[in-house]
Amino acid sequence: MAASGALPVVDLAPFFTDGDEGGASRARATEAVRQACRTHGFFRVVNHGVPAHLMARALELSSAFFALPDDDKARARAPEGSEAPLPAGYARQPAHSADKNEYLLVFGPKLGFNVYPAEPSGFREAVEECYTKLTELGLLVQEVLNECMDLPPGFLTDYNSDRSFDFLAALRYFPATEEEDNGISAHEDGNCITFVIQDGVGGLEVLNDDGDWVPAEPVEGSIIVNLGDVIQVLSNNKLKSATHRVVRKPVHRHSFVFFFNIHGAKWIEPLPEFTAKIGEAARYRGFVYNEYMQLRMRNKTHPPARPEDVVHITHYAI
Ligand SMILES: O=C(O)CCC(=O)C(=O)O
Ligand SMILES: [Fe+2]
Repeated sequence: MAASGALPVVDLAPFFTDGDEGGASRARATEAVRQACRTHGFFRVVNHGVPAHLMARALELSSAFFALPDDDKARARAPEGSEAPLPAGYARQPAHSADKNEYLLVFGPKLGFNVYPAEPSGFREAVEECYTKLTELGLLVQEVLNECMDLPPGFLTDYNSDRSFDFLAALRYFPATEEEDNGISAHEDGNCITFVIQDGVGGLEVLNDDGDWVPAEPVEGSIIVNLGDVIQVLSNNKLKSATHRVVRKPVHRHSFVFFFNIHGAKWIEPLPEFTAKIGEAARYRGFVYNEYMQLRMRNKTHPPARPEDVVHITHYAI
């Protein structure tokens, strides 16, 4: 495990080579992920299978899209009555939100939920190619996590076999002002595993155990990975869903955030491997994932006046 910026770096190359020779390097990479998940809950992956030129092109086209006049962007808003788990297409954080960004939400290309802008040309293709590659990466990292968690082979792949709740957000953060610079307030992700592709501006930060904010600096071609609440609950807090935020800079920042998720109907509770089998008490009561997703959505659409009323995974803590 090497360090670049402050985050652990995991080289996934061994997972793309066959044969016994890769075995030892695969074990080393798995160990690096295990360490990173127990401490930071955040790491950087390289040689991850998503081509650098594709990420760069998608970011460039995303920047061209968000630079369009508001009326043009508004044409990519979600249609009424869509069955999508969350509204697909273009949206901007409500004016009363502390988060200052706009975004385009994209679900699996084959699900038929997506709304794309007419311009710039090639945007849809680049986004969908990223989506496909990030899904493959999600499946790979999930297998590595399965190993890190000492679960029976293939457990997570079977448990989380439905890909219809995964989504990709193309985000643009507005430039900071003299008065304030919040892009996304401190939070934990609710899903399983998150992947962040970012431009060179910076601003994503992770809270470490000492209470310091550590920048997840942009390193070209790399992808930032963090775990979400579902993994924290399944592992009964052995793996961490890290607190992070985005601080705005003097210029626009663009990122793609892929939420490798779990189906809304799934029942989530600490697994026996982390409770009964090792004589530990469950730290969460079970819940249907969609209920948690809806509560989190409400945090955004109707931000509570008191910060302590924002729903976190602690809502289900025992
Ligand atoms: O834009 C980023 O770098 C991260 C955004 C984020 O944390 C989120 O959307 O949950
Ligand atoms: Fe996040």
